[in-house]
Amino acid sequence: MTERVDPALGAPEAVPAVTGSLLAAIDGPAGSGKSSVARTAAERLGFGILDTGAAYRALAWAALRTGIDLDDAAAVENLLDLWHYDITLQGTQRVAVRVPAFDGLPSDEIDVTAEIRDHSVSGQVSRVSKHPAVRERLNAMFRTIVAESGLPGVVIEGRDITTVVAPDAPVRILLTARPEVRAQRRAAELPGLSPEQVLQDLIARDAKDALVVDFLNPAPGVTLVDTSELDFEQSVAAVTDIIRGAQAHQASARPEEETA
Ligand SMILES: Nc1ncnc2c1ncn2[C@@H]1O[C@H](COP(=O)(O)OP(=O)(O)O)[C@@H](O)[C@H]1O
Ligand SMILES: Nc1ccn([C@@H]2O[C@H](COP(=O)(O)OP(=O)(O)O)[C@@H](O)[C@H]2O)c(=O)n1
Repeated sequence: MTERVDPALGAPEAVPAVTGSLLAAIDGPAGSGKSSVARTAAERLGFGILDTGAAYRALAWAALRTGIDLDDAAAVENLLDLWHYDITLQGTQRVAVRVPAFDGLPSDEIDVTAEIRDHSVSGQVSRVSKHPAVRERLNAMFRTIVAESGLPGVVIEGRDITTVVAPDAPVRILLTARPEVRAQRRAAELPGLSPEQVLQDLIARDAKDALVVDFLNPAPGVTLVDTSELDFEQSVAAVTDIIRGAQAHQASARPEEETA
């Protein structure tokens, strides 16, 4: 399912209520398994998955492509007024953006699914995600995507989902692992880079991101899942079990609510 969202729309208070749908919020540092573990858990539960980092990455990609200064909050906000963003919530992930026409190039929609994972984007994305006004705009967009998904449940993953985007979600998980473990896993995906280089990049990005939001310590009520000693399947099972527990709780609470 593909959602086209105009980030200019959808202030939090304008977002329709998500009824009968379960929201599972997952945060964590780079390489902790948010995308892969959360995606597999969502698939097994028949839920959608919203990868919020993809929007920050796509925004950085669009800013680099149009040549604006990523450190200039007003310029990045202006880009948000003009771009269109698409992301799939189910099936193979597809991320696409349409940026304004510039330098004689047309404003076609461009599939950026692979490009936004590139080292060149990863190294720049913190420059757009540091702007509070940009975060507010993207957060409103995330809430709208979830509210309009029409799915029985959505897993939404990022850095500030458990604390800012969906602090009232019935499931809130902080997924983590030791930096060396995370770097090892990430390095296996990036054959061109050594684990040492990946560890350095990962620590540098976490440090920049942590200036804006705390995704290393669980907020009150958030369940910590440390996957350092867990394999992939065990990590998925840990997350799936927590969500199934909340589903069962929600189902048992519903008849009471209806008769209240
Ligand atoms: N518990 C685990 N055991 C082994 N590999 C894992 C585990 N969790 C994640 N991975 C692998 O680590 C890599 C990074 O995970 P990813 O989901 O991209 O992290 P994030 O989205 O948090 O940056 C992926 O290749 C993923 O398959
Ligand atoms: N909710 C979020 C998600 C991502 N981000 C930013 O987006 C970048 C990319 O996020 P990501 O989740 O794709 O990164 P990985 O953890 O997958 O490497 C992060 O380094 C943050 O700068 C954020 O600020 N808030």
